[in-house]
Amino acid sequence: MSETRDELIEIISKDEIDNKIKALADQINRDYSGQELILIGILKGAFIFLADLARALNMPVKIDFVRLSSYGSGTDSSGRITFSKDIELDIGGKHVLVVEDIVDTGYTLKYLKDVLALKGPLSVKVCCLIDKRERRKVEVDVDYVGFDVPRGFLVGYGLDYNEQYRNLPGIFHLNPSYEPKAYTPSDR
Ligand SMILES: O=P(O)(O)OC[C@H]1O[C@H](OP(=O)(O)OP(=O)(O)O)[C@H](O)[C@@H]1O
Ligand SMILES: Nc1nc2[nH]cnc2c(=O)[nH]1
Repeated sequence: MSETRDELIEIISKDEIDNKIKALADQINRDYSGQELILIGILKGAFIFLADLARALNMPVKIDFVRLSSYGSGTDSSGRITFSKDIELDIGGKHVLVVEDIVDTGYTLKYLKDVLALKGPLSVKVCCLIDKRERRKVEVDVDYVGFDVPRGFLVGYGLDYNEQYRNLPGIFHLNPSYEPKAYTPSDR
């Protein structure tokens, strides 16, 4: 059922996400059967998706994170990636699966794939929950895709607007006419 907040329109429910994660995990379990896998989540947005996906996988898995950001406090990519945390595991000679909440322009993912390639992994594939393929600015392969969403700025299930809404269980369009209220002392 859609949440009724003026600024939010639910487009994908938690149930739909759960079912999609089962389907993605089935595919990944088949593809990596009998092999070890290192999952690399891109913070912050991917923290919830990675937690749910990891628990649906049945091969031996190790988990690490990078922290990349480019959206700051708005709804458009700055195009400048801030890389503030690298992985800590050695991925040399290992199969790696990058876990990303959303691929939009592709700048973030392309940047990470270039960084990881220098570390000598056996393979690098990508699983994203949401693909905004129509908005791509750079070519980048995504191997496992949950949902294709053509447009709109999305929040919930890890995705934020100005650090808000990451904890919503489903995925929502942020109403483009929504203007966040400026803080004034009388709001207290
Ligand atoms: O394909 P792109 O246009 O590069 O956009 C995708 C990235 O944007 C968001 O991260 P953001 O920079 O907002 O940081 P966050 O994960 O901390 O929210 C999202 O989590 C992806 O990592
Ligand atoms: N929260 C959020 N971050 C993004 N990064 C790239 N696209 C999006 C989006 O639609 N929502």
